[in-house]
Amino acid sequence: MAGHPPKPPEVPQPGPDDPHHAAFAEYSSPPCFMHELDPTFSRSQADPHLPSKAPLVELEGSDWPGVRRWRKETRAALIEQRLQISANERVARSLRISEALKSILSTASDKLVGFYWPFRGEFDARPLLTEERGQGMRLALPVVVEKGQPLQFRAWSPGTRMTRGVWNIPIPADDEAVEPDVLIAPLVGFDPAGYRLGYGGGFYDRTIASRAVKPFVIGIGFELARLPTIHPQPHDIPMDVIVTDTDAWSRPAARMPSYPDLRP
Ligand SMILES: Nc1nc2c(c(=O)[nH]1)N(C=O)[C@@H](CNc1ccc(C(=O)N[C@@H](CCC(=O)O)C(=O)O)cc1)CN2
Ligand SMILES: Nc1ncnc2c1ncn2[C@@H]1O[C@H](COP(=O)(O)OP(=O)(O)OP(=O)(O)O)[C@@H](O)[C@H]1O
Repeated sequence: MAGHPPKPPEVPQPGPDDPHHAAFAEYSSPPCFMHELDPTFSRSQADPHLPSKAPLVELEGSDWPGVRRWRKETRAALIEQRLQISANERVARSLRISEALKSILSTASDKLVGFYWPFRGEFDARPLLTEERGQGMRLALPVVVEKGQPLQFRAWSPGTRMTRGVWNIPIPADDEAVEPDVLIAPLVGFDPAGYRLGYGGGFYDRTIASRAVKPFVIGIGFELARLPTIHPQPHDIPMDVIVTDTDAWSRPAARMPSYPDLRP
């Protein structure tokens, strides 16, 4: 991308030194979470370990300038809280997310799955997805090609040569684009209707909107990212599934492409 020349890559790869990876290895057969998918998202818990996150303001959904300001403050507060999670808590919460995600991905082993290289305290899906790759799943990482445009996805495997993209995030160096069937989207925030708050670039919404066949979208985050509403706007597209460390929710009509409905 213009203004972001590739820097020499010194890219960490997931491996046995990763504490999350080591801990995850203990869970060879995680329990199935699908029976817990809750279309009403009834459990609305505040995180007991952290102070209240979002500025409390009354907002009309149609007040876009107001919503935008609120989103900016809320993003900053939620990212800060996410970064404050202790190392032990992070491992414990990440294991719970991994178990649920593994269960949801159990019918996706023949799919091309777009995920992300974690930064700013995002949940790290690399250990699980690297393991799933061994079962046939193909993986891809997002690249910001240009502001205001959809993300591009590029195939990734543990040996892929990497460079750096916006915010110094590692990206595959080979610029051939692929189109994932399933997208795993990191949540800065989310709400009970399945709407996602991201970093404010609108990249995931644009990416989903631009695709002729809509990918199956799984939002992933810690429970502390839960908000009563993100004040959804016409451009916001709800996730199909949301997974946190204590809950899993699916949009009533959501189904993994070409598979029967997984809900009970
Ligand atoms: N780990 C990870 N990788 C990812 C994403 C992600 O959410 N997580 N992305 C998901 O999209 C893309 C990067 N998203 C980006 C979103 C915004 C800006 C950006 O330049 N933001 C402006 C402020 C935006 C605004 O508030 O208007 C800035 O920081 O100056 C850069 C990258 C691709 N890679
Ligand atoms: N499909 C789209 N077409 C045009 N503009 C869009 C589209 N989707 C989002 N936008 C614009 O992108 C901007 C950022 O949107 P929003 O606050 O929803 O970002 P976000 O979901 O938090 O970011 P990201 O998806 O990058 O993590 C808004 O100005 C919005 O109007």
